Amino acid sequence: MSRSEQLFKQAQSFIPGGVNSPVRAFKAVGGTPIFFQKAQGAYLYDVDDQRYVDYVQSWGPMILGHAHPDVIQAVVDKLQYGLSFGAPTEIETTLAEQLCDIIPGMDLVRFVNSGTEATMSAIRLARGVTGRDKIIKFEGCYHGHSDSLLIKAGSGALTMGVPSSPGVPASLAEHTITLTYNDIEGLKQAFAELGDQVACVIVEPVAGNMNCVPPVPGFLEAIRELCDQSGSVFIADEVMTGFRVSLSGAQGHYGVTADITTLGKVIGGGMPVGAFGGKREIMEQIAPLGPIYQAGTLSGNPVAMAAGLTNLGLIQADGFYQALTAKTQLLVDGMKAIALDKGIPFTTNNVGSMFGFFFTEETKVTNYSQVMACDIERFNRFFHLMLEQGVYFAPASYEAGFMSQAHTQDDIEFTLSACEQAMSKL
Ligand SMILES: N[C@H](C=O)CCC(=O)O
Repeated sequence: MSRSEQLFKQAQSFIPGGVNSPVRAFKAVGGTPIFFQKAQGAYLYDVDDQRYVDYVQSWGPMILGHAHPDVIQAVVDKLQYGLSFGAPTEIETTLAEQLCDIIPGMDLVRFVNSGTEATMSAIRLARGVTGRDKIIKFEGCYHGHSDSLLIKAGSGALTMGVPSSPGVPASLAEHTITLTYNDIEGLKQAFAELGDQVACVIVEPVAGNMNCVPPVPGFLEAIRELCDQSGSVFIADEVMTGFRVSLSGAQGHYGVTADITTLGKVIGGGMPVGAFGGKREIMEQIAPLGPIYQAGTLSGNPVAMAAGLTNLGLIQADGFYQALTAKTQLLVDGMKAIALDKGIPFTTNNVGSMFGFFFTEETKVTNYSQVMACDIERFNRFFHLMLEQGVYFAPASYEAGFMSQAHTQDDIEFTLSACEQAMSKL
């Protein structure tokens, strides 16, 4: 029995399913989750000291790679002054100012501790300012596990078979309208029927929780226009895409600005940080300025802010995004060429440093049904063949992959040579 197998067995005695987030359990791909003991740059090391080239990057945050020395130093420096005060600190304002400078349409921002909290709070705010209850989301998009949003959701919710989880009151679920991602006509129709009841539309501007599905031209623009016409709030959930697809996120990349943006992952540099922010007149409705309540004991934690601020400083270096995007392109082009050579139906999507690969006959994957129609059994075999060779992709066919600054040309070549072996066996 491997050390990971032993640890997984022990974990299951005390933690439901042995994991603290379902997608870690390898339920989608089968087998035992790997237990890791350390991470450095592009690599994870398991408890048996096996090295893996990591394309999960803690599900996105580690854009510089693991344990970047400057980020670690910033955390160590800050730690000495205490861990949490539950009171304002200067560094919160410094990070908030940076976010307001970088993110389109962000006049004011509030910090929370996770992406789930950010989207949950954004929904409350949208409902509060509009006085409406209905929200529109898209099938396969995942916005964390709060009640209103765990309906036909992507990510781990797909594996668990809980498109609408038990525990979500039907009376609440009925306010969530779920539409097809990238279906502009469906969106127009929903607004024509219910527009004056819609508090908000929430969207992953690149759907990273159903692998990596970019918006078709006109989709984000249609959301913007319909929200404007009906007085609904447009929420861009950039927890995953923020600072990933470009410095100014998907909104900067596609030139569409939402009313509220939610952030997480990269802004914490590996520490638990989320944020939601947007137009001044909306954000001023939050307590203590306005009547809409939102709070958090550890929100704006100084140690987490220090990690986030350092991360954000480093990713603003000249050429940072060009290099990341070029490496991502190299990887997906290489994988596609190998699949073509082996006669395996396969396609890829990528935006900035996010990517997805699909075992499918389709040439382009643009929605949830196409993602779910992919050859999942083939993906699972590929996943394990790559893992055996020291390459760690997300343990589910519907999760995006991530490139980091730390990945080298050698790492990509190593990955492609493992891919060649794996695809030969497929
Ligand atoms: N896709 C999820 C987050 O973006 C994966 C992380 C998790 O659920 O633990």
